Amino acid sequence: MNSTDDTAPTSELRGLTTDEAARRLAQDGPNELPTAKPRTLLQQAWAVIRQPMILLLLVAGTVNFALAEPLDGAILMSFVVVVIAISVYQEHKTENALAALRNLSSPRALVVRDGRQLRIPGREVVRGDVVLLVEGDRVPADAVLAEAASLSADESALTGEAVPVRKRRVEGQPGAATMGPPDGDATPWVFSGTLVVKGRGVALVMGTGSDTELGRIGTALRTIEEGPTPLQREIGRLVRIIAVLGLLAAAAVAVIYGLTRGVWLEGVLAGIATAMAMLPEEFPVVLTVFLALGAWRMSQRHVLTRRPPVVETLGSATVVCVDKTGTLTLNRMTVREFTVGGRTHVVEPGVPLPEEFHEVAEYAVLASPVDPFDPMDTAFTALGSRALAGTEHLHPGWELVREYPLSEQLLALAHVWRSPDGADQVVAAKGAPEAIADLCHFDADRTAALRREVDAATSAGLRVLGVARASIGRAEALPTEQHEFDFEFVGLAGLHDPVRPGAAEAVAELRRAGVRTVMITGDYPGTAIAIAREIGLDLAGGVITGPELTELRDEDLARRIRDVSVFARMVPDQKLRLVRALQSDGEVVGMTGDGVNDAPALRAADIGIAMGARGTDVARESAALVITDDDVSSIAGGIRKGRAIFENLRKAMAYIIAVHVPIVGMSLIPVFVAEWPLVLLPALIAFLELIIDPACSVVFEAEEADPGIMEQPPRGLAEPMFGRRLLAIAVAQGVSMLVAVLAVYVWALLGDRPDEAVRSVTFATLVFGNLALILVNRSWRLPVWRTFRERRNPTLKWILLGATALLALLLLVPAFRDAFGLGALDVRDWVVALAAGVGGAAWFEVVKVVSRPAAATPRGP
Ligand SMILES: Nc1ncnc2c1ncn2[C@@H]1O[C@H](COP(=O)(O)OP(=O)(O)OP(=O)(O)O)[C@@H](O)[C@H]1O
Repeated sequence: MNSTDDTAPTSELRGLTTDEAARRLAQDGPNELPTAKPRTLLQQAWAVIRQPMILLLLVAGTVNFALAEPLDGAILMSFVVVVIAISVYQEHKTENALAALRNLSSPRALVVRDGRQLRIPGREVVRGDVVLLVEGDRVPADAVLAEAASLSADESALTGEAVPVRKRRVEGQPGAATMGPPDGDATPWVFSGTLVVKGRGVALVMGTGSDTELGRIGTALRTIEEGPTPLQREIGRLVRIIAVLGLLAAAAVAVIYGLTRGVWLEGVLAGIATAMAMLPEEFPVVLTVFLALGAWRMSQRHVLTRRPPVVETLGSATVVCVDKTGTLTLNRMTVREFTVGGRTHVVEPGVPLPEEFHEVAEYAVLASPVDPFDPMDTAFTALGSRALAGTEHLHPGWELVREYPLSEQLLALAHVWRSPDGADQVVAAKGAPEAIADLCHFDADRTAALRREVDAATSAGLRVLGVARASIGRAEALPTEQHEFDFEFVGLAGLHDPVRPGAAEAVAELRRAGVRTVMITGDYPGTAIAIAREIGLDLAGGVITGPELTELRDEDLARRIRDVSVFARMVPDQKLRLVRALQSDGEVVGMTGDGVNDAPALRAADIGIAMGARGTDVARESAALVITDDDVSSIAGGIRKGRAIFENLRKAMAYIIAVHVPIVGMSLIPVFVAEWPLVLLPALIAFLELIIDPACSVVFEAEEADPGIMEQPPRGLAEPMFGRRLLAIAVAQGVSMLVAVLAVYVWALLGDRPDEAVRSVTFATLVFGNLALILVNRSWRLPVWRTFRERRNPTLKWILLGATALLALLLLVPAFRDAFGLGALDVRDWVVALAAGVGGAAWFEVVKVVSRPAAATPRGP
């Protein structure tokens, strides 16, 4: 903070110590507003009890009591308890994952602790903290401004007034100041939840959490938007259709049973069993759990999802537009070379800077802040203190009188300095070479010569800046614009910014996945091309620069944008136009951004991606994704994970459909033949429906991504989750399983076994078939034996063991057998059940092998 337009040095603002901050945090509590109270256990349980499945269980239990079957009634009622426990646990897990995400994506604050700048979560800010505010920040707490440079804030969150208000620094000691109300122009207070739209400042925190204006109003800012996603809508529709069919079938079963066998209460029970078998309550549960856990898994890999639907959209991305600096490169600049008067000096460690290059280094340093933040400025000050040490070219005693900031119209900035003894004030400017040439009023020849020098330097990927100087009398008034100084060209500086390790691989991986990477940069075209070449971007279509884009008509842009992958000298406002042009060409666009001006493009993109490490709060709030390490590889990783989550969801859904067919079949078919015993009494259905298959669905959540997942083209945005192929395979698997189970049932009937034994062996076949369906559906490409060898899935063995153990418990312990209406099995029965269960699914293994070559292309799990 060196500008003096309305600031004063405040060396006393050294911030709190870490210990003191921790003490205050413990005393005052975290800096957040009390959000809606979490639901109590009772409320959660009540929400579960109202679900149709539980109502069915309760009715079935009551009917059993009416039939004087208290044991059956008690079993059904105990299922209610089990289901509530499972649901509450699942909700808890989902909530935790979402809360962790909210916490990670909440605004950060830059504070001074122990005399050093530190970025911390907004909720850890305490009273007495010194906060640094820059354009794009959300103010983390109510605070008094100790410094303010052209600062204005949007306080509409508090006042409803959309016009930003100016801010000034407080008179006297900030520590002695008190807060005032959030209205009026040029006040020295900033308020929690408001937005810095311009300038920067240093503020002393006066109040946090509910002790802020925002807290008093009591409105928490929304951080994560919610609403049904396209997938939720699709599944909701499916669930409604199946539910209606289920209820019709249930009514039909009850009536037919009652008419054919004359026992109406039993008929009601059979109807309830059918309804329970058909109610598709797992679909929404699986969807919620998969998306929430998926978002949490992505956060482990530096990808935060701020909006749940984005997990679905990710797999459909066809173009990602990324910023060059910091995303494709490391944003770690070092000065590589200087060019003065046609001669170039390559800067090397240990080699002294020749005298003739001292001036360009001197002015580059003077055109950088004393405490630089920008990596470019840091590179110059670092070089200056090394190469100019001991010369008369460093000026620690000079006073900075005025800063002229960089703007979209002029990519150059200037600093005006006053020395204690000098007669004139010194002006130093640096910026884009064209801008500096403009400031120095170059004619066409000199501009062309400069361009040649710049081209030579940028061809190696260097970022090239021009440096200029001017002077102005001490008594003269400073002009309002940089143009009015009489600038003289000093030289060029070339900065090196290494390409991120892994950037080229990420671009290649995206290309294989059918996703084109487009580079957008504010840098010079030459630099952009060199970096594009290094990371393997497609250069066949050439480069479009910002000024060219302004001239281009929409139709021409739409045509050229298909092959142009490098956009140079772009200003943030132009990103929106690119997003629109790509979208009108049918692309699904991911767009990165970090600044305030990027917000509209981030919102317009199908996937707005904010850069978490250097991005502003505004960018983060406008984005659907936040990449916490700013790395392009994480974007590729996010797309890979998004696809994997979608594939796993499909596998889980296919499995759920498949497994319901035999359950529904076995609860229906015996009803039609009066002599046949019912197999799936309500308690057994509850056992299968409520414990086994939800647990099994979880296996798919933990399934690893298919290695070929990034070799396939993006999934169309409109492509439904339940495509025809998925439905066909799922139904075919279900029907074949039903045939196997039915075969065992008929075999047992023909053997003149007691009803209980028939039920047992049929039920065992169903459970084994269920497990077989999980195994074959883990991959629609790899045979089962390879999935075991090539995939790790920690939950799988617990499910296999758990389901088998439960089955053994039911069938081997006489008390359980009696309770569930089951009979004893001999070894032959077990073998038959196992063989039929496995056999009912095994054909799909053959399909995998036979359709091998074709299986590389279709987009099934
Ligand atoms: N601190 C600075 N000093 C001098 N010139 C600057 C400074 N910052 C930016 N510029 C000039 O403005 C140009 C555009 O900068 P801008 O910040 O838009 O690009 P960037 O965001 O750094 O790069 P990218 O768009 O690749 O992420 C730079 O190429 C440079 O010429």
